[in-house]
Amino acid sequence: MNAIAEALFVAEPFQAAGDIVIDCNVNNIFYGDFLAVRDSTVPIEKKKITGFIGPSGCGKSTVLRSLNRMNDLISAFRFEGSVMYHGQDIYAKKVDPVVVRRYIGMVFQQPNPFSMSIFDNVAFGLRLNRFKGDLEERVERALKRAALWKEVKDKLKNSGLSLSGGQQQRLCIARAIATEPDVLLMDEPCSALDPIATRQVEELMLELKQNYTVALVTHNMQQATRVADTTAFFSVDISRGGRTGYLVEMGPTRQIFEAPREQLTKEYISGEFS
Ligand SMILES: Nc1ncnc2c1ncn2[C@@H]1O[C@H](COP(=O)(O)OP(=O)(O)OP(=O)(O)O)[C@@H](O)[C@H]1O
Repeated sequence: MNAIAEALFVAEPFQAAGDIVIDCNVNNIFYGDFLAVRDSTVPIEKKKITGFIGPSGCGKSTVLRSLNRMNDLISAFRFEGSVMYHGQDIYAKKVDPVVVRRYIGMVFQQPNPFSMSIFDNVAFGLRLNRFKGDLEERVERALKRAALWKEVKDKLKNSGLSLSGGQQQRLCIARAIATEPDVLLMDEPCSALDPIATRQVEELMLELKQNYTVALVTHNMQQATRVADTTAFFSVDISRGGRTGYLVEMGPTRQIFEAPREQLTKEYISGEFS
């Protein structure tokens, strides 16, 4: 770590090799008076999977949800910094967060299909956006991309809630990609799934990155090594009397796991793996 970074107790900036789709610069993120995350620069590279790892409460979900203004729905939330999406700050006054979420979609921890048919679940966002094209074709394409088509093509009128947990999560992924977003934010998408469904969703993520840019929060270190191209490791700073998350280091996943630069990363990774 260089002297300035060390003095400020912030990570050295990660120099991504490829195109950056979202350039996230957090100065501070507050919930009311509570400083949840500080000083974290997290570039999200095009058509790659960027994994966010770190101990509970280090702000992984907070940073992820800041990337499409999902946290705006929390009144006490305050973001200081910038999130540049293709060069446009999504926190600029004139930007409509609903439009941001049209391009930067989200998949949550718990599969949350709507109480409606499988078809209508996938068509939901398209109808909301007054899509004028061939709805059936788009629903089929989304279900195929979500690796669910073969399992549901003969029961599209059945309720989305009738599917298994793993199928429900793939349905939610189909719903998220039906409107053809550019980026998918995934907040522990496998934590409610069994190992077989988890592997299916992981394989799906690897396929999705051919068309989408993905940012993934995961508690599962092995999952990060299996799917993430780049990994951002966050920790909690208790040195100033609070519990504030910050980025410790970010780099190619292999380097983070096999040759971390920071002692904290080393300790976390070896603790998790040993
Ligand atoms: N809506 C909220 N209101 C107040 N504080 C919050 C809110 N959401 C999160 N926090 C706090 O912000 C900090 C970061 O939380 P966050 O959920 O982002 O961490 P995380 O690293 O994703 O944790 P976990 O791995 O346990 O899900 C925590 O101290 C948490 O208690």
